[in-house]
Formats: sequence, C-alpha cells, structure tokens
Amino acid sequence: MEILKLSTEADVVKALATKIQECAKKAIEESGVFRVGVSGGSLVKFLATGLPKISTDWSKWELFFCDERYVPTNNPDSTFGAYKEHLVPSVPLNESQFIRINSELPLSECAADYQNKILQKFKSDIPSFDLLLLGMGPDGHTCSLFPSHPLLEESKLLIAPISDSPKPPPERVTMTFPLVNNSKCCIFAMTGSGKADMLKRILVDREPLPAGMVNPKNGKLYWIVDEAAGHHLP
Ligand SMILES: O=C1O[C@H](COP(=O)(O)O)[C@@H](O)[C@H](O)[C@H]1O
Repeated sequence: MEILKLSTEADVVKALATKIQECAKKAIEESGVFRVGVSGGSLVKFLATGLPKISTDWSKWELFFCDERYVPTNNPDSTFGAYKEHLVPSVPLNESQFIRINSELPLSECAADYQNKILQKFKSDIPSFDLLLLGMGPDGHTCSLFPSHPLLEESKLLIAPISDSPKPPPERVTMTFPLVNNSKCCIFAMTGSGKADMLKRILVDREPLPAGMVNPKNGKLYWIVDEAAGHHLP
C-alpha cells in the first residue's frame, strides 16, 4: 500500500490522472484493452477535471461501475448519469464504452444481469480489473459496502443487490470484496477535512471498516489524499 499525501485537491486530481494514464498504458500494451471500474460521489468531479488532460487511446477503454444506484440514468442520483453529464462531453469516450446496469429489471435480476455482463467481457470466473477507482464515505463505506452490513461477508456473488443502503438512495448494486480484491490495482482518492477522522481510523488505527478491507491480493493499492483529508496521517 502506498499513501500519497498532497497539498491541495488540484494536486490529488493531477496525481490521480497520472496514475490512471500509467495503468491504461500498461493494460493496453499488455492486452489491447483497459478495463476500469469507476465509483460515484466526489470521484466524478476529480475524473471530469483530470482525465481530459491525459494522453491515452480512449478507444481501448471499457468502463464499469464499482457500484451504481438503482435508478434510471436521468435520475440525479445515477452515477452513469453523472459521468454522462460531466465526463463524456470532455473526453473522446462513447456512452457505449460504459458497461451499465439495466434498472428496468427487478433489483436482484439487475445485479445478476450486471454480473453476467462483466463475466462475458472478461471470460473468467473471477474477473481481474486493470483498475478500480474508489471513494470512501465519511462512515468508511466504499462501493456500496457499508459498515456492519452482511454484504461485507459476501463470498459468492461478485455483484450484489442492496436494498437497505444507509445512504440514499437505498437500492443499489455493488461489487463485493471477492471481485474488488481480485483487481490489479485499486486507487482511493479523496479530499477535505470531512474524511480526516475516518482516514485515521482506517489507516492508522486499522479499524475493520469497509474501505480498510480493500486489499487486492495480487495487486497494488494507493490512497491519494490532500492535506485536509490526510490531517491525522503521518
Ligand atoms: O454513495 C456513494 O458514496 C461513495 C463515497 O462518495 P463521496 O462523495 O463521499 O466521495 C462513492 O464512492 C460511491 O460510489 C457512491 O455510490
């Protein structure tokens, strides 16, 4: 694990974009495709600001969702909707490069359908994403994996439905730890003092909270934080 503590949010955005560019280059050279999982929340703004400045073969990108809210794309809570509005207009990505949930299916079918879409792309039992871009809520959740929730123990499903998310909206689909921790690289990016206490609990006190359970077994893990978020970190 590597922690990059940088001065400002602009520095975080730049360092994040650089790491993504490196990961994409490596993946495209090795396999001709870059498969990346994205999260929602504040990460959307970081990517919409940083990614237009990188150099990459955008046609080789396939984008998946670490978690997605079970709402139609035109709902303000939709993570795909946020990328469609804030990222897609600024980079040469087509909407078809985003592998999305079908929110017209019942929730549990929607999760199973999304898992199948991922399995078909990877053609392996437990896919290994080139990169997962993760956020952390002030309660320590990542993806839609919340503290003390039974989904933290999920061992069979790679993509699970959740209907009792403590953060609205309550219905979502999410990657589970067997999938997250099989990725080649995970990067957390966060800024602001609202994350500082939880970062200390996870990275210094090592409390077993969801974001602290991200630990790719054969991959790399980076935390990129600004001075305010990393206030309690050495
Ligand atoms: O609800 C969610 O929250 C987390 C954290 O969001 P942030 O705004 O605090 O960065 C996000 O990573 C996740 O994808 C999203 O569904």
